[in-house]
Amino acid sequence: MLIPKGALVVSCQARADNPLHGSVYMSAMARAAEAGGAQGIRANGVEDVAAIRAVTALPIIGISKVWDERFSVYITPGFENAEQIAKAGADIIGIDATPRPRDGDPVERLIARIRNELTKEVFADIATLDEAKAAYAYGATYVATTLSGYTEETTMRRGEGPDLELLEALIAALPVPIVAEGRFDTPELVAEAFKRGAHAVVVGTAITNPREITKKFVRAAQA
Ligand SMILES: CC(=O)N[C@H](C=O)[C@@H](O)[C@H](O)[C@H](O)COP(=O)(O)O
Repeated sequence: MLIPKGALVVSCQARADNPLHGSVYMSAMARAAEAGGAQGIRANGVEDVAAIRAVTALPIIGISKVWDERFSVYITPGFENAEQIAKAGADIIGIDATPRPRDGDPVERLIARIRNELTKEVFADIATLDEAKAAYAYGATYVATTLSGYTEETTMRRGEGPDLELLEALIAALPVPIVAEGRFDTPELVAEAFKRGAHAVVVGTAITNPREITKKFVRAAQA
């Protein structure tokens, strides 16, 4: 298992509409995260993963976000996406591990192929306890709360802060390392996740998205 217990993992992602979009910026973010003590990096796309691989030996959770109007699944939907990310240098492949339809193998086969054919660890993003149980049964290395609030069934959670209840339910139910991810946006919430038994915590926006961080401060300035 490449992500050590107690690790803070920093997600370094910026979409095309973000002024920090681009592998030069994301690899600098990863270096800054490492210098600050992060023990893992999460990154999206072949270019960013390759650029980050070139500057750090930390474990990289690589994902490939692909938007296809026919499907709701967009985080590493198919085996080819996983293979490209592995070749770019990811040690761990992050996937949408919900049972929702996707362009490619069903999730059970996707997990098996990443483990057997790519010999990589699988980081399973889920939104519910049932999805987590299935991902564990299919052989996921880690199970993470990433998608709580972002699937149809869980949209009511979105404005609510991180899903600590789901985190706790997963820790109680499954012997696999459980990772807290999604809206853990203060040091206090990170500490709370570890107190409840998280194996690791992934923080994105609150560390690596200055546009969103600025908005928070501006809202406070205008309140
Ligand atoms: C739902 C989805 O697509 N989540 C993405 C997964 O890679 C990212 O957009 C998030 O930034 C990441 O999960 C970290 O979460 P937060 O930025 O809240 O700390």
